[in-house]
Amino acid sequence: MSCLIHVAAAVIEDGCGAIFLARRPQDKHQGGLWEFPGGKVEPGESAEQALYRELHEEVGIEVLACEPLIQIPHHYPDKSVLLDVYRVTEFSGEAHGKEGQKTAWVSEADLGDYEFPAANKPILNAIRLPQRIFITPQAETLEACIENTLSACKRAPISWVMLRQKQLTLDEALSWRLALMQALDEGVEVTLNHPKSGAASSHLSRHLSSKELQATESNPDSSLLGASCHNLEEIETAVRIGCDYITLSPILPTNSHPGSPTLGFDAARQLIAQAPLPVYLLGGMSEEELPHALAIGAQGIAAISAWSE
Ligand SMILES: Nc1nc2c([nH]c(=O)n2[C@@H]2O[C@H](COP(=O)(O)OP(=O)(O)OP(=O)(O)O)[C@@H](O)[C@H]2O)c(=O)[nH]1
Ligand SMILES: [Mg+2]
Repeated sequence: MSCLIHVAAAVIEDGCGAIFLARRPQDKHQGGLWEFPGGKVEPGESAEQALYRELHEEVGIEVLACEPLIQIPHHYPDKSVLLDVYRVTEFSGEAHGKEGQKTAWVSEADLGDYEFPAANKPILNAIRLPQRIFITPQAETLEACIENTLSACKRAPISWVMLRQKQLTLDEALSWRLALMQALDEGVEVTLNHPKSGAASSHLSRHLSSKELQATESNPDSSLLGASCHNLEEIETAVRIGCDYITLSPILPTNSHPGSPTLGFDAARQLIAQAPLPVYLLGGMSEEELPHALAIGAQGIAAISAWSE
């Protein structure tokens, strides 16, 4: 296999919800498609140095603050790239197409209207997905489930809830999901984790167990799809069927599975480096572990008890 071409690319934010895009010249690789500005890392340069240089050369800005967003290894038929993507949160100068390329400031919600190279799908997911997933602990009643969720949302800025109540039938789970959505603030996403979720409406955001993942051929629709993964083979399956994100577990020991083998942060870091999609660490995660998770390239953390009393 050819070696990976290391590329630094920037999600440049204006601080008001818009992102700067440039159009790749027709005669270049993936020409005519929209891109996050950037370019190849040169010998002797760090990815961050390349980012600063490329943004100066291509769009005329000086980066003042940036943070890593996601790394994506991607194999095109004609070349393999490792996209090292940063969020640029502060810069000086006015972003423009310094090399004559077409450019646009696009609101996050409108990014879906633009055509990007195939490698960019995970960047779009990394931009839109939050850092925390609250997984509902098993509850006796709907009221208890709502109470648990509201209480977690008070402890941290949670905008994504995974409804996981395996004791329920699919119909019950669907009605709990609706009730939960009504009880939560507008804009909080509720994803269904249920063994029969495949039979539900195709517009539902769903999360597959690793067993369901093995039995799924492809992502049949455009709604958000995730899966629980524990090793590289499962990650590769999740990528093949078109998952938008995964959870990776177990990272640390938990009360529910004391003494079970765990991945630890080092193995997690290595798996994340090979995963071209946002990864949430799961198992023993708490708010204190979030910076550590971000530092090894994860999108964030998923947890049942991190935000409980
Ligand atoms: N900059 C950038 N490159 C991307 C994106 N997505 C993606 O697949 N790529 C690929 O990553 C590689 C980046 O190369 P580039 O053409 O920007 O490199 P460069 O600025 O150094 O240009 P040059 O080769 O003309 O010197 C290309 O193969 C491009 O197709 C993206 O969003 N931004
Ligand atoms: Mg470039």
